[in-house]
Amino acid sequence: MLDETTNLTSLLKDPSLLQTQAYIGGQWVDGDDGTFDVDNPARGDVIAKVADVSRLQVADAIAQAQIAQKEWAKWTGKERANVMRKWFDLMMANQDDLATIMTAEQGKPLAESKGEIAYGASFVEFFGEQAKRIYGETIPGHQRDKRIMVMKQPIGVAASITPWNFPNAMITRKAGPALAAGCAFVARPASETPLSALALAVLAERAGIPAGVFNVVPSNSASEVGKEFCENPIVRKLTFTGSTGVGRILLAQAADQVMKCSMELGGNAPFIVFDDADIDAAVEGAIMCKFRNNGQTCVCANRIYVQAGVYDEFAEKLRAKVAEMKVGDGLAGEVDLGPLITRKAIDKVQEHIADAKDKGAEVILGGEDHELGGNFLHPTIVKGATQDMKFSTEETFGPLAPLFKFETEDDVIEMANDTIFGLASYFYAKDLSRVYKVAEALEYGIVGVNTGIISTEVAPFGGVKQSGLGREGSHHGIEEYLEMKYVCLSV
Ligand SMILES: NC(=O)C1=CN([C@@H]2O[C@H](COP(=O)(O)OP(=O)(O)OC[C@H]3O[C@@H](n4cnc5c(N)ncnc54)[C@H](OP(=O)(O)O)[C@@H]3O)[C@@H](O)[C@H]2O)C=CC1
Ligand SMILES: O=C(O)[C@H](O)CS(=O)(=O)O
Repeated sequence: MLDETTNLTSLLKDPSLLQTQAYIGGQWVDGDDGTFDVDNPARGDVIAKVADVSRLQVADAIAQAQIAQKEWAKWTGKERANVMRKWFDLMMANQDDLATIMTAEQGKPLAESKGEIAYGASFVEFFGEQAKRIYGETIPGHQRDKRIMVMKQPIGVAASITPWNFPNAMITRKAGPALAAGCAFVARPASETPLSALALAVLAERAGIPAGVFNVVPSNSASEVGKEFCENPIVRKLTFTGSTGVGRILLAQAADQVMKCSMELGGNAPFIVFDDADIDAAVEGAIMCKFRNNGQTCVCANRIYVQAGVYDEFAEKLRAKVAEMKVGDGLAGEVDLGPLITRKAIDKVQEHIADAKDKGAEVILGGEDHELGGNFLHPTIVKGATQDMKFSTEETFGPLAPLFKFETEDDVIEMANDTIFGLASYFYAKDLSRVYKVAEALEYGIVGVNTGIISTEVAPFGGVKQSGLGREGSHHGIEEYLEMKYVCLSV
C-alpha cells in the first residue's frame, strides 16, 4: 500500500518498469512541455511526474513511425508473430508489477488489475498468431484474358487515443492487430494513467519490437495530440476508445484527411431479468456486470430491468449481496471496490442518485458519501427507477444500480432500445424462443445471454448507433489495420 513512507518503486520487483519519459523512435525522452502529475486515486498523492510531450514531439513520433513501418511491413508474419509472442510472455512474466502500477494510477483492486493484464496480453497473443494468417485471394476473371487478385496490406501509421479505465487492455486491443498487420503505432494514453502504457513500451523494447514501431506519447493536452493525429498526413488510421462526445470531435477532425477510424465509444447497457430467469444467477451476473471496475466500464449495466413477478425477490437478493462488498484501497488487500478515478466521477454518480430520488426512486442501499472520503463511494441500489431519470439517457460510469420494473417482453425491449447508444446489453431467461427473439430484438453490438461478462479477445467487440464504428478483437479485428488491394492482370 502506498503511504508517506512507501512509494510505488518500492512495491515493484522490477522498478525499471516504472518509466516517466516518453518512448519515441526507440528512445526515452523528456517532454518539451515539462511534466504532469499522476495521482493515486485512493489517496490523492502524486505518484509520478510524467513527460508532457509537445505537438512537435508527437509529429516526430509519427515521422519515426513512418520510417520504422516500412521495414516492419517487410518482416514476415511469422517474424512479427515471434516478437509479439515474446511481448506477451514478458507481460505475463511481469503481471504482478504491471498490476501494481495499474492499481496505483487507476485505483481498481489488485485482483482486477491482474485480470486486466492477462486480458490485455491476450490481444498481443491472439493477434501475434493472426499475423501469420493475413490472406489475400484470387477471383475468377471477368474476361478470358483477365486474372484477379486481392491483396491485404498494412494501412501504415496508426494513432491511438485511449481512456483511463483499462490503461493496458485498451492499448493492446489496438496495438495487437496494428502490429500484427505490419503497421506502426503511436499511442497517446489518458493523462490519468500513462504509467501502464509506458510499462508496455519497456516490455515491447525488451521483446525486440523495432524502434519506432511502438511509440508512447504521454501528454497533459489531449486536444493538441488529437489534432496532430488527425491533421498529420502520415497518419492513415485513428483508433479511439472513450466517450461518444470526444469520438464525435475526433471523427470531425479526421474527416479532412478521410482517415480510417475505429471508434469504441460510450454505452448505456440494459440488463434484463425475465420471470423465467435463474434469479440467483441473475444476481451474480448483475453484480459482475455492474460493479466491475467500480462500474467504470462502457459495458457495465447502466439500467437493470426486472419483470414484475420477480422484482422484489431480485431486489432483495441483490441488496443483500452488494451490502457485503468491501470498499477500500485497491493496493491494501482484499477489496471488491476501489476508489473512482476522480472527484468529478463521484459527483456524476451523486447527481444521478439525487435526480432519481427527486423523481420518486427509493434508495435501498448506499447513496451517501463514504466514510473513507476522497474518491470512495458506497455501492448504491435504487428501486422505482423510471425512463425519465438521468441514468436512462446518460452513462453513470460508477457503482449505481437502478432497478426498473417491467410487465411484458415488448415493453422492456422498447425501453431497452430507447437510447442513442448500442454497445452492450444483457438478459437472463430460460425459454429458448424468448432467448432467440430478445437477442434479435436488442439494438446493440453485443448481447450477453445469462452472463454479465462478455469481454474476450476472440470475439468482435464494438457498438452500433452512437456507441462506435468497427470491431476490436476476433479475426475481424485485424481488418481495421489492413487495406484491400484489387489487382487486375491482363494475360
Ligand atoms: N466503448 C468503449 O470500449 C469504451 C468507452 N468509454 C467511454 O469513455 C468515457 C469514460 O472515459 P473517459 O476517459 O472519461 O472518456 P474521454 O472521452 O473523456 O477520454 C478518453 C480519452 O480521450 C482523450 N481526450 C479527451 N478529449 C480529447 C480531445 N478533444 N481530443 C483528443 N483526445 C481527447 C482523453 O484524454 P485525457 O484523459 O487526458 O483527458 C482520454 O485519453 C465513458 O463515456 C465511457 O463509456 C470508456 C472506455 C471504453
Ligand atoms: O473500456 C471498457 O469498458 C472496455 O472496453 C470494456 S471490456 O472490453 O474490458 O469489457
